[in-house]
Amino acid sequence: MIRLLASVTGPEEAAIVIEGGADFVDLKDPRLGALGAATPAVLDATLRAVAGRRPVSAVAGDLPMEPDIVVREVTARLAADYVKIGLFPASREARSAVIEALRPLAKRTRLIAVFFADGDPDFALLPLLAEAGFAGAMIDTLGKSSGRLTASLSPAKLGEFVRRTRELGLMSGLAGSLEPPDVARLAVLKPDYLGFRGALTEGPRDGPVTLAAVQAIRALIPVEGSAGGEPTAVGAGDSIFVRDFDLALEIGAYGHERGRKQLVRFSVEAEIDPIAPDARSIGGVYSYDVIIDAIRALAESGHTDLVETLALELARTILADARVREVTVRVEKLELGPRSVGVEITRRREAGDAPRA
Ligand SMILES: O=C[C@H](O)COP(=O)(O)O
Repeated sequence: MIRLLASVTGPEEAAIVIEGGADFVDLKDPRLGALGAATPAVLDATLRAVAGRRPVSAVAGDLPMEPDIVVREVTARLAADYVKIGLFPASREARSAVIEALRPLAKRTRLIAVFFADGDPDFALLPLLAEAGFAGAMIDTLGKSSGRLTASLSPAKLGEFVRRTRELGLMSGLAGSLEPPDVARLAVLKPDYLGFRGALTEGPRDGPVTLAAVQAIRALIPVEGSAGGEPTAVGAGDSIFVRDFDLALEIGAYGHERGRKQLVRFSVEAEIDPIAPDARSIGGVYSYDVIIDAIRALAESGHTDLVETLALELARTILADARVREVTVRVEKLELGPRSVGVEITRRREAGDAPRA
């Protein structure tokens, strides 16, 4: 299940996000930066107001990577259920020293390390976090006006982060100026939670959180079972497509095709459950963005010998969404002499087939 983490400034906003369906109340002062910290007094007031109805996380602040300072700020917030600590730009040694210094505190509350997509994230530190007793790791963005999470890290890289954290037994979260259309694209990666602030406020990120905005985001996050339900079997489906998407990637079984990239064209046409007559927002539809992300992820996955392998893998990924009934995938190599050579396959979910979890 993907949970919703909502960043709030104190007790009043905590009440709003709980009413709107947030799973985690995340306390911060957005005026002070990406991980601007609320004071311990505001944390106490928020904990009292939330009264155990939701876990409360507190951020430690936009801090230099100096162990004494970070330990002091985390210690001041140990009453929270989780404390989020940013791994700000610094050398691997400096960040490792901070993680090491937090080891004793990891026994006293749950610590979450925050990597910044636009702040030199060093994912080689993930095993150290697990070993030091951290509860989880998430990715956020540092520059809140310099683009969304996916502007700095591709969905394929984010998916790799989620996989790696899960393997290490860490909870995983994704955040960073996320907007409503990002939800479906990131939900495919199955992080433990998605985090929001800017999308929940009226106006700028440090403006007030609104109930309507929280509810709108809540409605977009798939609930348990909805992505894994049976496809609707009645009536003709609608169609969604991505045509002639050209990407350079490593492909080919011959020696001369190794160690270099060549242009490959992808076209996908999928039969989906009929689009609801009242569909007005991204939450109600299966987005072509999800198909584009799947193609990009394939292109980033390293050398593949056969176009057939790419086509099968893409068809499998697209059919993993319960709303897709059938998919036709065409993969063409564009640099081998004829205008194009390739394959086209069609795969359909058999009645009763559950989509992959
Ligand atoms: O922890 C999550 C952050 O508060 C996300 O904030 P943002 O959506 O404004 O980038």
